[in-house]
Amino acid sequence: KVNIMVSFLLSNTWLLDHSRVFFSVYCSSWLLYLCVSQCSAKNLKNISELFYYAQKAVLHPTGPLYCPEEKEMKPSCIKSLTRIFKVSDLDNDGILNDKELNFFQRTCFNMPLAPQALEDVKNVVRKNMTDGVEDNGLTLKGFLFLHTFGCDDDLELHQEYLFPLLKIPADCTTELNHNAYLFLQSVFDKHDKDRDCALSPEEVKDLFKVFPYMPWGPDVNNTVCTNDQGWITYQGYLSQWTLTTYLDVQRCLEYLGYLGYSIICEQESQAAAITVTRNKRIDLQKKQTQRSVFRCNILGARGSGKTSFLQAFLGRNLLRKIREDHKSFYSINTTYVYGQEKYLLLHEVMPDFDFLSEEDLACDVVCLVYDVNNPRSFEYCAKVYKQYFMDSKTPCMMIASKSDLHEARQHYSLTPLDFCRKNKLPSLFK
Ligand SMILES: Nc1nc2c(ncn2[C@@H]2O[C@H](COP(=O)(O)OP(=O)(O)OP(=O)(O)O)[C@@H](O)[C@H]2O)c(=O)[nH]1
Repeated sequence: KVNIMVSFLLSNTWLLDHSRVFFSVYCSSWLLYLCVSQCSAKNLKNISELFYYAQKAVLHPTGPLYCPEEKEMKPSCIKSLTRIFKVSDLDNDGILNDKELNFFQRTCFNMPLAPQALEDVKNVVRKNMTDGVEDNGLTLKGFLFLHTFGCDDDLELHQEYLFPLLKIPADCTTELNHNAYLFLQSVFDKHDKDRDCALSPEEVKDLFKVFPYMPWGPDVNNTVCTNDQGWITYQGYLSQWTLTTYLDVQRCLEYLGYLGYSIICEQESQAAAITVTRNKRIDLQKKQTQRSVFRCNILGARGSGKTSFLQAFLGRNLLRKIREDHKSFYSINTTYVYGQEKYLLLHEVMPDFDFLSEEDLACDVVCLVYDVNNPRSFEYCAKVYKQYFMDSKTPCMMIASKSDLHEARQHYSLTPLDFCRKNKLPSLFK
């Protein structure tokens, strides 16, 4: 009905002025409004604009982003934008230079900005704040002043984005491919600020700032190689990623999502980072494999030396004590097979004989560890072998640990050596 109102107002200029005042007072006391527009169905005044604003209000609500009472962005919005800023800041210097800003622009809006447009954007920020532009690039403050990326209305990353569909058939394993390792290498370089090829606790914290939670606990330092200070080395860092990909590929996809893998590497999804290996049975038939990660489960009676064995694989001796709550049941490191680098993952299985799960038994090779100094320890290995592995195709080897100590006679009908001979196991490893 605005056509009636307009003609009425036009005949009374005083009222016209005051109606504007009334409108603005009315609107500012009602905070949910997004915009105010006059329209008329009779005169077709502002009809398309009305539909445009209505659609915009539904599809791109500002509610999750902006608090109109405080006239500032909501904390969740700031957190998301900070994450985006850190992912886009490829050299991690705290400033988005023209290249990084253009990358962000291309990723979000599918087109780069012309050099002049880049300058204009920075000038807008310069005009509005003093510390929004530094070294001719956007600071986080300047970036926050500007905008938003890949979030739903709750400002959480989409589940479809974090967990893209990836089918893993039975008897197949998951590994990172070459491009994913290159990406992870660049993430490492970005955060290894002092270039010592290891991540200090601060550097680890900085690396995971784009995550909603800290994904690595203190056990990781006992899972992979560290330097003299106990900091995770480059090798250790890649090993930990390899382990996560092998044991829990969904987690790996999620983590890569937080790091912005698919965006930075311009891939359809994080699934592009994963190689699903050929069925293990086919590998065994053909006696060939393309795999680069192999799993070895370590079984043995309590106190037989399993943890020490896992730690020795990371180059550590018994002097290094591990806090019980920092203990890891995995260790992973690289090893060479016919001149090719492979990852070997060792998994310590809990010695409760009656509770061996399928996961405890499924692996590429089994190590049965007994303590030469403990006369009761071989019996456990013999029992486990006979019950679970005698008829399986999984290769087994017997390890005599603590060979620096006196060798006690084992309480078992056969000596360990005779047991190996009888069952055609490789000769004892000491
Ligand atoms: N002398 C000697 N002691 C060892 C050796 N390996 C392990 N030990 C000691 O044996 C004890 C048990 O070793 P762990 O590695 O904890 O054995 P474990 O099988 O993991 O023990 P649980 O986790 O309790 O089943 C520790 O006190 C180690 O220091 C070795 O090669 N020589």
